[in-house]
Amino acid sequence: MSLTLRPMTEGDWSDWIAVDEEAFGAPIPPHREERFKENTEFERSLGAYDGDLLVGATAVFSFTMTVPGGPIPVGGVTAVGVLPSHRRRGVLTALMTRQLADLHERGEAVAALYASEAVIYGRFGYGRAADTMTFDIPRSGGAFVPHAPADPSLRLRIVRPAEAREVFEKVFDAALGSRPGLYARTPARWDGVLGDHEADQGGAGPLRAVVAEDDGGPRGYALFRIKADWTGNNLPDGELRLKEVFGLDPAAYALLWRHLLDRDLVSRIKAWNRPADDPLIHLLADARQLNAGWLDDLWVRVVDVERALPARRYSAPVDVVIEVEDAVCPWNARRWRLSADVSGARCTPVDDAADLVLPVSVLGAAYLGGRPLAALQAAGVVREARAGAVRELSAAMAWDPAPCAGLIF
Ligand SMILES: CC(=O)SCCNC(=O)CCNC(=O)[C@H](O)C(C)(C)COP(=O)(O)OP(=O)(O)OC[C@H]1O[C@@H](n2cnc3c(N)ncnc32)[C@H](O)[C@@H]1OP(=O)(O)O
Repeated sequence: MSLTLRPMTEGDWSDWIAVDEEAFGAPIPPHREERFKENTEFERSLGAYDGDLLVGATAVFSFTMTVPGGPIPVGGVTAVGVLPSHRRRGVLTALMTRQLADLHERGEAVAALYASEAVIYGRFGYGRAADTMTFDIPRSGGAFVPHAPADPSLRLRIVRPAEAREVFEKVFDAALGSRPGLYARTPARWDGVLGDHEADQGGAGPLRAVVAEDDGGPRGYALFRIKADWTGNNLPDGELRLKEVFGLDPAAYALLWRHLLDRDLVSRIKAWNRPADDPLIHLLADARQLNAGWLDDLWVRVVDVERALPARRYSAPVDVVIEVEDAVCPWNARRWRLSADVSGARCTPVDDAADLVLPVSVLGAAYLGGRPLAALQAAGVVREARAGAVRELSAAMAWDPAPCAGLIF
């Protein structure tokens, strides 16, 4: 097989969809296909052709994503698929290698993705940068700690999601800079968040929304669905499925969760994509009731070490020489001196002796501030050449709050 790689055009759309449907083994409902097309930047897509046949594809969304210290441009890698007839013959490897070179040439220092399977992307230098929790809370377990915040000026308002979009946008935009991993939403992306076709509902009825506000305006919102049900004994057995909740302050956040945990006729509250440090963990009187599960959220690839490391802020001063191993992006594979304090950072190529040695995937894992390098050292993935260097870099790269994109792209 001899492969040719090129960006796809609108004319390739039906072939692209056919490859993705075959690769994922599932039809893409027409309204999702339309949304995907609206979000697609064709010039940032990449198709792999065996002769005239499209056998693999991927694309990049141009995101503005929050990293420690503020927003930066990030390439959001998506829609990776290889025809089952052509799998395990290097098609993905060719696509990833070319895509990373394109990102580098474009000057985008960082890429991020959601992985369908966690084993796929480490070999291409992506590191598991953010974790996400799933919660499955019985309504009976929703009691709060006695000192949970309450603000009498706050009130709740039930709204129709389609009519309150501006409210959600206002709250989301105010929350955007607060958590690494969150990315700015275009109108087309909001269409997706608020999409309410039957296929979006998953059998759980229409999207519902509640806003927390005071006389000054909105301070938070929650989007969710309720799958109403009854037991054989005619007892209420509904399930509330949370899509997202944002509170701009602790009292608004607590009030929204009080509402979610206390809807009549609901016996369980299920939430996905929650950050690993979700304040709910500390609001519940009995956090065992979360029945929490732990998954990978964003995978991050440092495409260009020299640009990426100074693009974020650091929690503590650090001055270390890092030897980066990177077989896929050879421009990164060398020693770099990172000198940073809380006001800014510099990263310069050096020939000095290394203080620590790590694969580029580790830099990606630590980039958003949620993966302690010290833990990766304990796992044997980071090698320390100067005593204390890992602890210094680990403390500098750590960031609060924990990263989480929360919305799969
Ligand atoms: C960001 C996103 O879009 S996530 C979505 C990813 N896509 C999917 O999950 C759709 C279904 N799967 C597929 O389309 C394909 O199997 C892909 C894209 C995952 C892999 O494509 P391939 O062309 O088969 O990958 P390629 O042949 O380049 O494999 C490279 C290496 O990765 C390994 N690999 C690739 N996919 C997997 C996997 N799912 N599980 C385990 N190993 C894998 C291969 O074994 C190979 O290892 P080797 O170098 O030791 O031989």
